[in-house]
Amino acid sequence: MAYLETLEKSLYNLVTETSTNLPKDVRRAIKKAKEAENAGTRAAMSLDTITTNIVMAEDNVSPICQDTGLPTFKVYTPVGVNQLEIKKAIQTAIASATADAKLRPNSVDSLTGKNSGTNIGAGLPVVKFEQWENDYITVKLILKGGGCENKNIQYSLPAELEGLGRAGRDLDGIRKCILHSVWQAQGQGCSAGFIGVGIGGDRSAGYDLAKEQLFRHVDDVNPIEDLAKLEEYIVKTSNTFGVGTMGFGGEATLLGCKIGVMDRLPASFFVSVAYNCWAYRRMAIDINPATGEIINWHYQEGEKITFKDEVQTAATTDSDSQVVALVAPITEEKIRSLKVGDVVKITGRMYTGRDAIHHHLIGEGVEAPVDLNGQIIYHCGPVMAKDEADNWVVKAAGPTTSIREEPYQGDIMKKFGIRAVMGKGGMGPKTLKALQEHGGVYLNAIGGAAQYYADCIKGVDGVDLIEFGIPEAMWHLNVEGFTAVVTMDSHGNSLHADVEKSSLDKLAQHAERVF
Ligand SMILES: O=C(O)C[C@H](O)C(=O)O
Ligand code: SF4
Repeated sequence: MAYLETLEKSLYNLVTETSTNLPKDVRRAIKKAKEAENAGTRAAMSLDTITTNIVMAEDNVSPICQDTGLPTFKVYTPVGVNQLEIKKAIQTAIASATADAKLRPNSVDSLTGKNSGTNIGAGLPVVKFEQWENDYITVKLILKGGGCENKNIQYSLPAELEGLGRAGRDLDGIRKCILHSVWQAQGQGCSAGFIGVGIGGDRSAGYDLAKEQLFRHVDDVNPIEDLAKLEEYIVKTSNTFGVGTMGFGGEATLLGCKIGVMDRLPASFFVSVAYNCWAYRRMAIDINPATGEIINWHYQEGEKITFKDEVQTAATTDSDSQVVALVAPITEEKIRSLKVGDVVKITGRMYTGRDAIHHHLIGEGVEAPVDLNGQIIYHCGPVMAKDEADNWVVKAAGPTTSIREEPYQGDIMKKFGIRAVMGKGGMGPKTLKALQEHGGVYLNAIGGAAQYYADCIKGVDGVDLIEFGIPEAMWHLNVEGFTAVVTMDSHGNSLHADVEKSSLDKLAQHAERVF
């Protein structure tokens, strides 16, 4: 095979592997989190779902999470290698992997909202080059999803931080910023997560440095002693916050912390934090520059946890919680009988609806394309493909972060009579009030468990507003045994508000100087 063709194939394999098979070091970190969790808790159940999902993604060679992120490549080339050719090969590989449903079409025109359908668009995929003295090419790829990207945060020191007070321009101020960054993410970035931190630089170089840290191995040790100590301290301390998997409470909140440092301007002191969900998809390959072949895969050290022989903990809940079968249309009376902690198993119809749908439905005089009375809306942007008979099939379909719909959700539930909304990360006071007034619940599904949920979807009965693009369209799904937890009910209770408050109390215990 010619060089270019082989190169494209190698890059296609890199993309597929990154999207579908979680690296060994990440698997080990998840295994550790699982071991730390008490059997029977919501956190343990969530981790069971997550590990089942990891197995399914690898077996099906399908995306671990439906949000296959913003593909970001870092390429190192020997002097003399044609970088333009590599960039083109990356674009071809990305487009083919998208056509094969290994990636969700994620490239959206920021002004018109039009999805290119190929993951190729203005500035996308992101490809950064560097030259080096080695005689081979290295290509690193990270697929970082939008929900965790939204939880990135940048601090400008000195700063006043909720729970921790003043953070000054020193190592202890940096410590406070990083602890705060973990707390503010709550479950919305699909905790338990990993963070990359960049100290110094300007705003953009600081974030670049933070993201660069995400390519480090989970189990490496920082060569700078102060930072090695800080990394260890951050993981240990964050895991006392009780945010837990998906923000359900629990022992595992943070699985890894990697910190890099660069110089700064005298006037600027930035601490930039890149938050990555548990679905920490990054991989790298070395390529022979003469043939285009893969000569080495990175992140191969140590044991591979397959999660295949894991014993599932029974789906037990608190003693006063119930497991309830839900079939839409749902009555107000039924919805009001549900309370926080209950587990629901949905069978029958549900409709997807996320950012574009909510923005559309809130419009003056806009009618819903279907009767939503008593129905369930699922905040989800699936990966879809067509089978031989030209029917849509769901390839990956986990929940998206619900808080983005906070300005709309309550009004839309009331306007159309919706009884349940499902997503992840929880919603705010406006929605909670509407759930109380109108009679509704918020259901939390496990973020990133896209294969697990795709398996519960037995058919696609239709689609509306497909012009919004695949992730944003309203898909009519026929589901069976689709499981989620009631985390906000019609009686004014919100597990998310409770966990945010209790974790803030825990955070505040670390206001004293440590470094
Ligand atoms: O866009 C998505 O499907 C999910 C997103 O990554 C999120 O975490 O909200
Ligand atoms: S849904 Fe969760 S697991 Fe998937 S990309 Fe978003 S933050 Fe990550």
